[in-house]
Amino acid sequence: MDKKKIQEGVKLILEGIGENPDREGLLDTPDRIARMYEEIFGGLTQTAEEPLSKTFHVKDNAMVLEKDITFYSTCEHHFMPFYGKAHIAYIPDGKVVGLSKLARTVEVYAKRPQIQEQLTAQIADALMEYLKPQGAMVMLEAEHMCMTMRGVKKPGSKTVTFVTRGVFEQDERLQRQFFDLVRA
Ligand SMILES: Nc1nc2c(ncn2[C@@H]2O[C@H](COP(=O)(O)OP(=O)(O)OP(=O)(O)O)[C@@H](O)[C@H]2O)c(=O)[nH]1
Ligand SMILES: [Zn+2]
Repeated sequence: MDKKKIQEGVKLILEGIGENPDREGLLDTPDRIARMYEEIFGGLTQTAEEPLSKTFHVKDNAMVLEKDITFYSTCEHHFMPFYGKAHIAYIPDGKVVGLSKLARTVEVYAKRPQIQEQLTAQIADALMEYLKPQGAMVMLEAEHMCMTMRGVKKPGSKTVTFVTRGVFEQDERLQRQFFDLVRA
């Protein structure tokens, strides 16, 4: 990541809003934001291949569901946070991953400029590509600060997105099971 470019950009924004980038409180702000962007956009240089490649063999291909995974992402339209819970399920095909790796997968794709629909799909696609289960289903519930703090100002509104892959695509019973478990 080009930290110098970010610093220059932030300085320009400060000037643009009529602030004095040289006053004491703002002097280190361009550098702070550059360091923060390295963290919150760190997923741009990663994929979930590494967390999803350490697998364990299983005989029983029963559904695995990890729910209420807290995530924070950044809306690519306004560069404001959107955050909430991710729920991930998959039907193994002879192998599973450590549970933390599902949360790590969410982290990789949340740490990019995103829209919620794309984040949801990228998590499911990463599971299908790297873990190769029989199917996967991912649901995200999030609050978008671009809709609460500014614009239409609707605090409390939630955006729900979900995608199905593999055996989840056509199987309504499996989908219902997923929703029931998430709501339980
Ligand atoms: N589909 C989708 N839309 C999003 C997401 N995050 C923010 N948005 C929306 O992106 C849209 C951008 O709309 P624009 O009309 O280009 O921008 P704007 O004038 O700032 O829009 P307002 O928010 O309505 O004031 C808004 O409707 C946002 O609510 C997201 O994750 N998915
Ligand atoms: Zn937005």
